[in-house]
Amino acid sequence: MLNLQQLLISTRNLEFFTSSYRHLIQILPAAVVAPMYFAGKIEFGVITQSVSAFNHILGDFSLIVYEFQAISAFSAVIERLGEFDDVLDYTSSNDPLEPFDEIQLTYSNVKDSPFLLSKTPSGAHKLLEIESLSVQTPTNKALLIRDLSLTVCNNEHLLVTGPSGTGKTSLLRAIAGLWRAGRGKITFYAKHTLDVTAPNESSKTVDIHNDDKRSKYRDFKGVFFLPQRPYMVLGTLRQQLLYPTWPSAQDSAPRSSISNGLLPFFEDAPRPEVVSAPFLPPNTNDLIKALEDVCLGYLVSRFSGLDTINEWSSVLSLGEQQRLAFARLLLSRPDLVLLDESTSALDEANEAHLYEKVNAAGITYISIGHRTSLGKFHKKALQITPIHLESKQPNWSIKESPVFNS
Ligand SMILES: Nc1ncnc2c1ncn2[C@@H]1O[C@H](COP(=O)(O)OP(=O)(O)OP(=O)(O)O)[C@@H](O)[C@H]1O
Repeated sequence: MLNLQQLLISTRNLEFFTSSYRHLIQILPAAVVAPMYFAGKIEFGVITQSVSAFNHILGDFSLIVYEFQAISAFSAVIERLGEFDDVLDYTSSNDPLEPFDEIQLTYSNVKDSPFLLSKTPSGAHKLLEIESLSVQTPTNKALLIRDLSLTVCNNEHLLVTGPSGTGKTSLLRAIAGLWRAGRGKITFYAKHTLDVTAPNESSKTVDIHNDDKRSKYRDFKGVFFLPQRPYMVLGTLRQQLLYPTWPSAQDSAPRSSISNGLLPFFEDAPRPEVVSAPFLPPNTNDLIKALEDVCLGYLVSRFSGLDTINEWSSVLSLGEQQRLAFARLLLSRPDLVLLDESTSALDEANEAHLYEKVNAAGITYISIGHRTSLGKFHKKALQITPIHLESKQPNWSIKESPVFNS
């Protein structure tokens, strides 16, 4: 802002200077040229040319003076913007997490580290560990969750509760690697392989810090994110079911018998690799079974099979879209799923049915939901309360939830 004031003062000085110069330049032709004319040294035409030249110069130098009002208005706008910027700077410098850090996301492959598989007395193994995690919004860096530490073991389903706007969805976004504003560490212990290491990197623990690795983490099949309104891809019902795990496997039905080398009569045979390694595209029977598991078997006859193209977000109700998303989940079989009000459009019976299916599939879930009926499907509940910036206390608590009895 100092520079702006200096500019203003300089402009005022310039106005004074230009005004004086204009008077001088008007007098100059008469003072210099007139005696020469009377002495017969120059002709009258030269006087006219001189006056014209002086006026031209005068016009150029007067531009700043004529535009002075516009420059003043411009400077006032800049000044107001500067004050606004100062206020923003002041707000963020009051932030308790200054200087800004990043949430550290770490992937640890337990496949070759058996000691990690028997960490707890119950024999369960760690799936997710959150250490001193503080979550901020990405734009204005408002603090939402302070110093959260917790561990989630396999089948230790966690319910996240709290008033609207406290940061439940933001927490899931941070776990999914979508948000990085804040500080702390999130470690995911996975059995599935994740190729984020360079060929010459031998470490089994990978800090997913750069964007490339981060996007691979997001694509990683070990963690699945189900939002309240699932994304419906343009295409066939088959493509809906294969998304996002096998995004280009449109060909799974015909391919299952031909392009992968299997003869047609092998098509119906169980394929153990689909259960143990869900990275191969499921066949038509797998897809129909998944639809039946989520009570959407009727879609196959309604839409004449799996291969007609529709605007699925228009022809399916939100509840049906949510069930379709669960069918994707059951086909994909990740280690961990983040359910962000993923059953909000369903009746309680359908909701219970889906949770039973996911639990039976051995998928651990962390869910957000407002219905009290959800409690019985989870073993722990994480309660988030509104943050008070003046208090340094954590704004969360964990309690045991009624054990899910499947
Ligand atoms: N992209 C964003 N940029 C800035 N602020 C955001 C962003 N997304 C959400 N917020 C703010 O962060 C706060 C927490 O939002 P979040 O969606 O995590 O709350 P929630 O607890 O899940 O709420 P609800 O129960 O209503 O879904 C809200 O005040 C919201 O306005």
